[in-house]
Amino acid sequence: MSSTWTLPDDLVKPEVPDFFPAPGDPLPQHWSKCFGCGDDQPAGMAMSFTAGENCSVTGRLEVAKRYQGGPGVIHGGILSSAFDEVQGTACMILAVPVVTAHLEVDFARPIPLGAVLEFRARLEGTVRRKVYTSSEAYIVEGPGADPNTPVATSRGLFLTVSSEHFAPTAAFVDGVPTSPFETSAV
Ligand SMILES: CCCCC/C=C\C/C=C\C/C=C\C/C=C\CCCC(=O)SCCNC(=O)CCNC(=O)[C@H](O)C(C)(C)COP(=O)(O)OP(=O)(O)OC[C@H]1O[C@@H](n2cnc3c(N)ncnc32)[C@H](O)[C@@H]1OP(=O)(O)O
Repeated sequence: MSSTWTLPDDLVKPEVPDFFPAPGDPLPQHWSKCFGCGDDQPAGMAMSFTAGENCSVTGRLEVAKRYQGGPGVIHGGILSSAFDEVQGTACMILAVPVVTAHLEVDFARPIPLGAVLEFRARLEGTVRRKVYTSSEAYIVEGPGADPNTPVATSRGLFLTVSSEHFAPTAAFVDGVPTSPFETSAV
């Protein structure tokens, strides 16, 4: 992997709040129309997530034929979206809205259509409003399955925002936004 990403020295690891699901339990989608996780988004990726230990989450994506980029392989933008989604979901532990400020991806191996990807992601820590995350993707079922060799990795910087952040785009919302854990304003 070729990233030059470095974590700051003054990272703060958040406490896991009481409302957060126990390790092994499913995490809720953050909003039903989300392209990444929503169950009311037919064009979306319908990712699912499980809580882990120490601010980690696991995500699952089935690589459908419609996600094709190069012949027979996943589109890099779809893979990047999946990383964005799982690393954003790791930020749920903060119980405030976040948006992606920076996302980088290293594509290590071709990922065939029909593969099932497992994303092992974590919230590394926070500095003020900045939330540092990282993730690795593994093929765990289907063609190329090898649960020990990462096929791609990602690092992401998210920023916590207030609910007012979404006010300018409220008129374009397609549906009624839900609140995961009833803790978030969006
Ligand atoms: C799709 C929305 C999802 C919302 C979900 C909300 C709630 C649900 C609860 C939890 C989440 C659960 C699941 C989420 C799952 C998936 C998430 C997908 C998220 C997305 O897909 S979301 C779409 C793409 N995303 C955007 O649409 C953002 C557009 N953008 C902006 O809205 C602004 O750009 C913003 C707000 C990012 C910053 O603006 P700002 O004015 O608030 O902050 P400011 O500039 O002052 O920076 C403060 C400190 O961050 C540093 N900093 C800033 N940007 C940086 C960068 N790029 N690189 C390195 N450092 C950076 C500065 O250097 C400074 O650092 P320092 O503190 O050290 O001074």
